Amino acid sequence: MSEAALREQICLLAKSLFDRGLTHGSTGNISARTEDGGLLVSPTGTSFGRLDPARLARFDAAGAHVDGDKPTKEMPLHTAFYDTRGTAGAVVHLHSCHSVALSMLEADEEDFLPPLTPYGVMLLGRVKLLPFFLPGDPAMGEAVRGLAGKRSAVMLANHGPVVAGKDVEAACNAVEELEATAKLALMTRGMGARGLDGGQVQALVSKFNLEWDA
Ligand SMILES: O=C(CO)COP(=O)(O)O
Ligand SMILES: [Zn+2]
Repeated sequence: MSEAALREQICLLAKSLFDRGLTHGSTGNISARTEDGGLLVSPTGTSFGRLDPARLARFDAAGAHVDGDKPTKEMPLHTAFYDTRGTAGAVVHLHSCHSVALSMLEADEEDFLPPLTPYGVMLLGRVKLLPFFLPGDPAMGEAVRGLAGKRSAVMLANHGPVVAGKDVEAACNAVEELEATAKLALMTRGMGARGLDGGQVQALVSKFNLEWDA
């Protein structure tokens, strides 16, 4: 994809997320790999509803900020995914309401989301719950590096999800799936809901050749 098309796609999908309330105000950030090995990144303090393709921060393949506005304060978080997951072509972070609510309740840190639906399993794998950090704290990037590329999705407690995908569309689909699964988990909490059992999860992993951090 040309850089011009990628710029348009980042802004279009970010606006779609914003318009559906998946992140609000000036929260969230998004980045994508360019064909030359660089990155395009949403500027700090901007709204997903109004990103300007011409003003995205651009980094070269060596990681130097070459033009565009000042990038998100969560750069260490984004670069941690690119550096540890060779397949990552895009990273999206949101402040999506249901996943943030769920992160405030008792949870299994290794499996923030229970396996409830096939697409939850297929698009996210196992989601790691990370502790609370101050926004912009580079320690978040270190926490992601500590996962050694084994997880494509993490949840920052009391803050929001961060998801890497092979491209912008895949990363957006996955973060939407994370929020939808968190919503289902909240809706059915304490109701004795039937999730997928171990056999059903294993069947999905083999049928779709899923990356699964067992
Ligand atoms: O979500 C955010 C911080 O976690 C938004 O920060 P930026 O505006 O710097 O991208
Ligand atoms: Zn945030």
